[in-house]
Amino acid sequence: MPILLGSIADDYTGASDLANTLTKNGLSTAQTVGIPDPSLALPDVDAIVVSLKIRSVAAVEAVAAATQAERWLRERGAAHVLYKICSTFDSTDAGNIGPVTDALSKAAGNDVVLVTPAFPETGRTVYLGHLFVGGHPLNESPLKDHPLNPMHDANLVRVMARQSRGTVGLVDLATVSAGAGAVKARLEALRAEGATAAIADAIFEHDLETLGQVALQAPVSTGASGLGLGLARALTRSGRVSSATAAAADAIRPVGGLSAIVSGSCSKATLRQLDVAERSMPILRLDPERLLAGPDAIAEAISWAGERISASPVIIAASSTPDVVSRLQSQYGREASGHAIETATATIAAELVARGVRRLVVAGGETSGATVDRLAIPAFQIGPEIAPGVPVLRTVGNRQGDMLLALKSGNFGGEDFFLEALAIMH
Ligand SMILES: Nc1ncnc2c1ncn2[C@@H]1O[C@H](COP(=O)(O)OP(=O)(O)O)[C@@H](O)[C@H]1O
Ligand SMILES: O=C(O)[C@@H](O)C(=O)COP(=O)(O)O
Repeated sequence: MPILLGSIADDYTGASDLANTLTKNGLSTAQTVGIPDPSLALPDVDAIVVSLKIRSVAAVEAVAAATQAERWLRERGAAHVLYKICSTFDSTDAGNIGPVTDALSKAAGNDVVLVTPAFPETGRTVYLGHLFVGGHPLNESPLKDHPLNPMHDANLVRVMARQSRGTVGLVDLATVSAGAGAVKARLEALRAEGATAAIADAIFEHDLETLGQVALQAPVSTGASGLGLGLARALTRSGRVSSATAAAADAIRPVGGLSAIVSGSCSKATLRQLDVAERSMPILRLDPERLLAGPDAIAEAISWAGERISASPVIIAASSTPDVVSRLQSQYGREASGHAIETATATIAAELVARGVRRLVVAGGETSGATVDRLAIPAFQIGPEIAPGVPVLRTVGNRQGDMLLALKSGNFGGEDFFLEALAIMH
């Protein structure tokens, strides 16, 4: 059966967030890790989210991977492809949101692409092109200290223009509130002016329903889970959704084994969640300097976990506060330190799986990408939601046997997130 909606996610936590939103809004959804091998038996679904790890790589590399995924999704029948970006617009002036959006638009005939990272359920709203995170302008939110993509400008028209080949327009809230016809007319006007992309305001889910309805008529859109909600609701309303929504209960069948949490996220939310979880389970806080110095710290972490894990779930965290992160980065460089720590946390996670862990929570988008790649998991079935934006995932076609994972975006989840996740993964 051809799919109704395809999506390319720029990281793995983002992919699971979107897959969760699509499932909750009526589309049966599978999440693949890259383009799966043709031998992988994927379930018959309405939507496929291809997870890529392209948020923080060179733009040329991101464009090549995304255009390949787009072709694969079109071959599976996707008339619309959503490029799933972070609801906090994580990117640098060099990309990758602009270059990938441009490339997907070019592949689909050069339409003006509707772009919005709004995701009201998690406090991300866009007004007059400015992104607010929990009520704070993006550049005053904790995202100003992100280890890889510090965000210093809340004006997304400007941010997107710096990354794009053409001009970028705005579809303001008054236009969105006036309905789908008004949004279409505004996009037509921007097209006539030569714009290649348009940031759309959205504050409430109703705004995203309007935007989803309009976006669905074009081949490509760019956005976060909120736009996914709009697209999914437009598809279900159109009566084109034929398959039943995948049962979350099926995805959460017990897998047994041991459980562990690995964190490389340095976000404010994750740091708080680690402090809370520390009250009820053993935690090893890795020394980032030693991780960069050589393999000893990794071996020690594995042995520390080995001594405790049969008695209790354990947490291993590289996560540090912004001052520690910036000290390390000034010594070793931003990308080099981020990449080395991702490699270390992925190695530790893989060793824990080799020692019997089958329920694994990973905090951090890049960290999750490195870990899932190291485990070579080909795809996921979507289970119930632990917190907005974070579902339980069940592996599909995993060589270690079935596992349950939660890939937590750094910024998501309440302070009890880790305990809540472990409580529903059996
Ligand atoms: N102590 C640390 N110092 C510097 N960088 C770190 C530290 N701990 C983790 N990192 C890196 O910070 C980045 C965090 O990004 P990510 O995993 O995407 O988390 P989030 O979801 O919070 O954005 C990763 O590249 C990770 O390796
Ligand atoms: O849209 C979002 O905020 C998330 O789905 C997302 O992309 C998270 O990225 P990380 O914070 O890097 O995990």
